[in-house]
Amino acid sequence: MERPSCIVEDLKQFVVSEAPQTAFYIPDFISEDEESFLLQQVYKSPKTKWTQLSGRRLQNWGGLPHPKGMLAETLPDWLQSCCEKVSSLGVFGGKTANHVLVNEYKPGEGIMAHEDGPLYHPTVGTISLGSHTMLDFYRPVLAADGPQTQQNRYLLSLLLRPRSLLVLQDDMYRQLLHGIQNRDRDPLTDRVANLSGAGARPGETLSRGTRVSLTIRHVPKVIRTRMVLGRK
Ligand SMILES: O=C(O)CCC(=O)C(=O)O
Ligand SMILES: [Fe+2]
Repeated sequence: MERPSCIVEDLKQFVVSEAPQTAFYIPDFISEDEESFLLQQVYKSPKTKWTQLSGRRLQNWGGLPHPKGMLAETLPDWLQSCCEKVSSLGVFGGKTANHVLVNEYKPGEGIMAHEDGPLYHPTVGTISLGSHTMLDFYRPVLAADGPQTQQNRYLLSLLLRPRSLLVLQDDMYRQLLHGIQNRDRDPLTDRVANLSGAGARPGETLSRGTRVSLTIRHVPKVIRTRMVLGRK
């Protein structure tokens, strides 16, 4: 296997230079065949894997992250390969991702602005399947700045095309919040920082279809030993 540091060198060409540090946007990270395979696997999963939330539904794989440690569950092969493919870029500090959230958004659905928080190694890899979306970034609420609207705090957006990989680290992970508006059409404004990288033009408007995202992360604190049943 190549050394991660070499691969990170290759990643540099994918930096979104118009955004704060650091966003890598890699178009066509997976092929169309891989995309349909992954979508098949997502929809083949047991119904009980889905959790319905307001505005989206999700599958949690790998265990539930917890401050005391995640009781790790073995990932199915199709997600393990995704984790290995993203991790081989060296973005998890040489570790292999062990946690995946699958989110499904119908047109008009989204996710409230949030931070991914301290339970993960501060890197997230997102593979988009089925449709594009627009991921919006916001400055955190600072009490010293007085009352602020979400609109005031809006900084920039990234266009995520199907089959692309987005990697967020550093300030993009630790400082900014991210979210997806409940919209079914996305006008491409000059606030979209990766327009050229995503092969789009300002002024265009894209209609959303159903998008499935794989959010790939590494949870460092894992409880490996299984509890021994019958023993206190
Ligand atoms: O669907 C996405 O790309 C965003 C998902 C997300 O922010 C998360 O799972 O924390
Ligand atoms: Fe998130």
